[in-house]
Amino acid sequence: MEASMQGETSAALELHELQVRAGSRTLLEPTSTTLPAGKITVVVGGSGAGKSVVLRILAGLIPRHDAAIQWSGSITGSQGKPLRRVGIVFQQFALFDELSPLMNVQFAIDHRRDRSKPPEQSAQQWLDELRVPTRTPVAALSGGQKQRLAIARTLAADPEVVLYDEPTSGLDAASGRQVASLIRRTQQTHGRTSVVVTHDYETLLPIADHVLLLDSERRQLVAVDPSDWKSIPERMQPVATEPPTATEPPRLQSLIDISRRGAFDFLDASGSAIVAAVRLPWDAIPRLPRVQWGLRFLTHYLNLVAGPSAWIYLIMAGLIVGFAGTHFTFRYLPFSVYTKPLLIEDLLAAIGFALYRILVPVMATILIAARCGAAVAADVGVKRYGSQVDALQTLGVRPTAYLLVPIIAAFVIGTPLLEWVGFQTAQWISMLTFAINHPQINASFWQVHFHSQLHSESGWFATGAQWVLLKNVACGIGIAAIAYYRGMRPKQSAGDVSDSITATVLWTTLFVLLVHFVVAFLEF
Ligand SMILES: Nc1ncnc2c1ncn2[C@@H]1O[C@H](COP(=O)(O)OP(=O)(O)OP(=O)(O)O)[C@@H](O)[C@H]1O
Repeated sequence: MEASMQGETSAALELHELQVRAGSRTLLEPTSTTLPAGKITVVVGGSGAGKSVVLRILAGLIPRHDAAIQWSGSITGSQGKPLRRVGIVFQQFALFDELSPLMNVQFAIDHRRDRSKPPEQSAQQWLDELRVPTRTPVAALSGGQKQRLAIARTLAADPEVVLYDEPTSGLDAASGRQVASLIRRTQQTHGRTSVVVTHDYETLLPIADHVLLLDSERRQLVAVDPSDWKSIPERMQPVATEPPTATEPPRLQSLIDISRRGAFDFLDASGSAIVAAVRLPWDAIPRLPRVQWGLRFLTHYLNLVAGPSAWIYLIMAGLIVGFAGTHFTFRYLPFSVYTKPLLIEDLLAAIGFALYRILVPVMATILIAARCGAAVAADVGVKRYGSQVDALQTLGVRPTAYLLVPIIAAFVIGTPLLEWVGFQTAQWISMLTFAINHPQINASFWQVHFHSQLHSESGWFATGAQWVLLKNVACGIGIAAIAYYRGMRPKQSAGDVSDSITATVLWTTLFVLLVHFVVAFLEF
């Protein structure tokens, strides 16, 4: 009975001639081994032996021809059958901070391996079983509660295999033992094949059914018989770090080296921008696994792009440009006593045209590029650095579905909306400025002449409103794509996240200026 349940819910993990290299170093020579179904396998190894890399390969997070890590061979389920779902409990938990604990688990249930079958239990039952508070925000949970939530989320997605990445790291001995017995208990209750990758053998060997040692000398995964477990400490030698080759002390770098590196950085940035531009139409096809989750992510990004604080930016900017454009045009009109009666109608038309077609669109899109581009690059960068993007992938979701597509949609909706707010403010302050400076003239005079040229026909492409919309949408899509791809680049540190924000601000503002420059040639 137990065997048949395990046969349905879990699978063995079979490695066939798995070979792994990181740069010039071989971490694993071709190795074949089996991690038995429905059991706990503990994988131990010295620091730097390659445990985390192997774990990420098993989770399907490293493509075969990754730039930094290359691997060959194959990974299958029992008897060579393909694995459908490998779950992972990340060392840093990788929870979705913007969702409640209940929603984190519901997300996993809604994206479980086989949606034609009813879920094993409800989100509330998972949280009750693992003793996680339901309504406390994720950020306010304790470390232990976050880990239990991460386990609940992983199991709720119904994986055949569950990987645990250093589950006791940073814990004292007593808390480590509690985590070990939690892993044992959930494994017994749900019968999943479990793989625990750790250097904390003392705490985790007691729950192991099977032990593999990542032997850094032989570069093999070696099964260790229970009678030999006591020899594990001597066999877990830390790997000596290689001497640094990439970075030399700055004083040794010649000016030529620095400029060459700058040129490479520039080419790298522009090269990846071109790759991103080519991939964009494919990545942006809205293939949402669950529409309601797509809408939820859209709401999150709409709030980030066009929330109340963005309105304040655009209102302030509209006030400045609307006031300055109107007040100083009349103030510095030469011989105004004579010229103003002749020119006033045309001047109002010119002010309206300039604000509507050029000044507000340029100013609004630059502000949106800087503020909203940075906000989205930060959001995606943190998700990348905190492994939330990896978590999406192991839950069977392409990150483009719930990140790129909602981000583009948020910018396509948000950019024209914000620009409209900026223009409404600019025209209101223009009318007020004109009325205060010309109390003798009826307000409808400003109304008629300010709007007289806004929607004039211009050449082959429709009216002014459509040109404005075209610029807004083109800028919005470009800002969205740059912020997303910059945020998604691999991140090794918090510094990489901040670099991606800076690069996003630089590239999005440049892109926006380019769009206005190119469209101006067609428009006028
Ligand atoms: N993205 C990467 N690019 C290049 N080399 C990498 C990358 N990730 C890991 N490595 C290299 O692979 C080797 C193994 O790293 P890994 O993090 O898997 O070790 P580990 O066994 O998990 O060690 P620890 O227990 O100390 O975390 C290291 O030499 C590391 O420098």
